Amino acid sequence: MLNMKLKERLALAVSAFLVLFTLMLIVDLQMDYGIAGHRTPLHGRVKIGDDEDKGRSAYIEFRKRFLQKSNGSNGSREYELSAPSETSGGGADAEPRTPAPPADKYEDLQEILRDQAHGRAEDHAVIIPPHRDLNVLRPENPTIGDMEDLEPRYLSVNASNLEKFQLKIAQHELYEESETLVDAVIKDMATLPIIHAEQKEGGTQLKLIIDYPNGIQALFKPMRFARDVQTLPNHFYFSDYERHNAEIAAFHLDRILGFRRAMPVVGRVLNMTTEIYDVTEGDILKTFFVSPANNFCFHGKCSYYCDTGHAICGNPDMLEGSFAAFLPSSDLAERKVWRHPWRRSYHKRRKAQWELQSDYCDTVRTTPPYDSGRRLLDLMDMSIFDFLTGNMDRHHYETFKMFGNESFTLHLDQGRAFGKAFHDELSILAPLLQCCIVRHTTLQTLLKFHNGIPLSKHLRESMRVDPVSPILWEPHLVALDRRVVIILDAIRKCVDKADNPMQGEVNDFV
Ligand SMILES: Nc1ncnc2c1ncn2[C@@H]1O[C@H](COP(=O)(O)OP(=O)(O)OP(=O)(O)O)[C@@H](O)[C@H]1O
Ligand SMILES: [Mn+2]
Repeated sequence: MLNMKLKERLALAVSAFLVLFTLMLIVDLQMDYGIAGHRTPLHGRVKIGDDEDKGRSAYIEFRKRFLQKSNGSNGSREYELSAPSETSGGGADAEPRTPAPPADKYEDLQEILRDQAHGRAEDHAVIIPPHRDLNVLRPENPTIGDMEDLEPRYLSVNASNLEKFQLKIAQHELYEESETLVDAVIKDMATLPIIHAEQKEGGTQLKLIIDYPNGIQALFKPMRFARDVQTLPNHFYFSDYERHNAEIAAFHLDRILGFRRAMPVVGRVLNMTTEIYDVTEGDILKTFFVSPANNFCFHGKCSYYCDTGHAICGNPDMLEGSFAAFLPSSDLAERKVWRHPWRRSYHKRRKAQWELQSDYCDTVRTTPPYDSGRRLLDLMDMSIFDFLTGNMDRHHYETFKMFGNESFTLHLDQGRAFGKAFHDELSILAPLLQCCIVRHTTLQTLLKFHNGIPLSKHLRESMRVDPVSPILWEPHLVALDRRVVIILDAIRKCVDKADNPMQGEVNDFV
């Protein structure tokens, strides 16, 4: 009798544990840090723990198989080039290279696009046609101004360009393709007098909130390195410094790719005395000093990199930085913060779930809000965007609450992009490789650059107008064209696999 009870209890305990474990997984996926109002700073910190990863190194496995297959179909193309040195010569203005015309025009993918454009193909497992894509259909596309009934104010002559821009942010994009306010906002941030500077709370690295007249604000990230300084080889993604020029370049790239999910960013050189020291107050003032090289420096107060050893120094008191147009205040448009399903572990030994579970995408795509609408496709775009820039730091993403789940994902925080010009980090493409789905429009854009004027050329041209141009070291631009080909290869493999399911896996992580 007692025996039976014990067994029953054991069975009960095991089932309860299983139910709890499953719940934990689902909650983990949906976890919304925005509601709680406080976020755990996930990165910049190396946790000390010794739960050694027992799983197989899924990423290495994937990489090996992916590369093997790719090499087969692409002859001599190399995926990883060795960096000549940590900071190679040449500098930011090294000679632009024009890539050779592509040997492979991806006719197979082009044909699918043509069929879809002519309504000949109903549905496709991999390439989502425009008539199934809410970002194209946009049955409704209200702006923040519409939602908040602020139209009259927005039309008022007193409103700043940024205020007008913010009220025109729509459900499906930050700004329209032809929006002239983008240039106006950029010009304001680059030229208006700075009347106040204050350190932004939170985050791991120093940022300032810059005030201009008329209520205009920008988020300032300071320059730390020359353009050709790359991520240190022994540094993890989470201990990498932020690069102000990555923020500028990423904004231009996001716009060129037609996403329009990144706020406008511009470069500017500040006088640290008159444009920071004289217009700030409080504790930050105590962190200013003159370095042994006679440069004016400060380090501010923050959780990880705010000490004398990580100070930001002028030359001798002129400091370059990026200025990102400020998002609407939470009073006007509250944002929701989502944990990225493919976030990394932010731990030097631990792996994330997606690196260990071969059918991870099946879990994601059946969990709201990824099970319907545009969200999963937005994450695919983000994975492509981040792979192009080499940004491994996508731990969270944000959306505007008022638009609900059927709204675009903001491309915020690209400070850790453009760190390695000679290395293509395939794991950033994991969402695309594991889910094997992509927007028709995104594929079309990539093919346009691959077969026409290269992406590097568009980006170089677009960034030329920035006050602190050149923005990117040439090898980073060269990397973009190389990475477009890798993405196209990945999509082709997905299509081939969908056509011939017996052919083997594209993304055997485990
Ligand atoms: N343009 C912007 N305007 C207003 N707020 C912004 C803007 N860009 C980012 N933020 C907010 O500031 C927070 C920190 O910015 P960001 O992520 O770029 O800096 P970070 O130092 O990398 O921070 P973290 O360490 O949290 O990643 C973001 O999570 C976002 O909510
Ligand atoms: Mn960050």
